[in-house]
Amino acid sequence: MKVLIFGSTGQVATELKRHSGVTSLARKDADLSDPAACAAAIAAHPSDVVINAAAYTAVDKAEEDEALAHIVNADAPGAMARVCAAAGRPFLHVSTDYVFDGSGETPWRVDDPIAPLGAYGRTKAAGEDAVRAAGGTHAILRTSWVFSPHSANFVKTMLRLSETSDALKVVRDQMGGPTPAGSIADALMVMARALHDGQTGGTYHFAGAPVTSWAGLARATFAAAGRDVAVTEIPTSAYPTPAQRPLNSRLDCSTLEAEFGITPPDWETDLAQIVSEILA
Ligand SMILES: NC(=O)C1=CN([C@@H]2O[C@H](COP(=O)(O)OP(=O)(O)OC[C@H]3O[C@@H](n4cnc5c(N)ncnc54)[C@H](OP(=O)(O)O)[C@@H]3O)[C@@H](O)[C@H]2O)C=CC1
Ligand SMILES: Cc1cn([C@H]2C[C@H](O)[C@@H](COP(=O)(O)OP(=O)(O)O[C@H]3O[C@@H](C)C(=O)[C@@H](O)[C@H]3O)O2)c(=O)[nH]c1=O
Ligand SMILES: [Mg+2]
Repeated sequence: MKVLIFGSTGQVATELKRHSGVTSLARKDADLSDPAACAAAIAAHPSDVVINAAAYTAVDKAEEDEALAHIVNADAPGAMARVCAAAGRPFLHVSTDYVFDGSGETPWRVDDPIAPLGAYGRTKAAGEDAVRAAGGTHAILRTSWVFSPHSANFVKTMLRLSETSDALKVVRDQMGGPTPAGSIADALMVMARALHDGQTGGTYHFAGAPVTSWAGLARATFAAAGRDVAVTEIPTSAYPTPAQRPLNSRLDCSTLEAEFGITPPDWETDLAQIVSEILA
């Protein structure tokens, strides 16, 4: 199975590149701010399956840059999905917990109504719609709180801040599942194979367990790093950001398990290895 992926430097793309049969397109090969170039790149690179692992992921910056974020996160995936639909190639796309409004405490099910709170979430929601509207075989995998040794993520931010501070304030009331990028790549490859073999796709959730808060993830990170950092747990109201984030990011991952046999990864297992790679 030949797999073409958009993204090369990102967290998920870096992990996808470890799998055999994967060809990656970096920004210089296909810039998502040019959707037609992305469509052309699919035509120019024969493959069995296409996975989009590139996105505009700067959540706060997107608030003042929504036009570009929309092209990258919605128009480009839409163009990719239409080429794939016409060519009969399955298309897999990654989306986010930030499409939900974060109300309640119940894990979000795949068919629950979405209502993004910020620009990033709005553009990702529009991307989901564009992929579905293309009408081809597809899978949309919503995940959350991705971490890995590569690119930018909260675990790396915490380790960087702890170089210069031994006391940090971190929000306690946003709840979700931290997800290792390597587990997402593994899930996508299983799904790609299944869709290639004729299985029906749709929209799915995939997040690490157990649920925690950002403060909980910060504490676990410092424990794994052996760093003595005092984490003060604060409410979201005490940490104002340009983009509002959902309080409830819990994702119900049951349909992914039922249809593909893929179970939520235990993020605590991978954290120690990832932290030591970051520190090395
Ligand atoms: N990070 C997270 O916590 C979460 C991510 N997701 C989703 O998972 C997917 C993968 O995210 P993740 O691996 O964390 O991404 P990263 O933030 O690690 O990397 C983003 C990737 O997208 C590429 N990219 C951004 N803009 C463009 C562009 N205009 N043209 C070409 N490439 C571009 C970047 O390339 P370059 O290096 O050139 O900038 C980089 O490879 C995305 O769809 C994201 O929305 C979902 C939930 C949580
Ligand atoms: C750095 C820092 C952040 N925070 C808060 C801010 C915010 O509410 C929360 C998370 O911070 P970040 O900005 O690192 O995380 P953020 O960029 O919002 O992470 C999101 O990225 C996108 C791409 C996704 O799709 C989401 O699933 C999610 O992973 O932690 C603190 O409380 N203390 C701190 O010292
Ligand atoms: Mg961020």
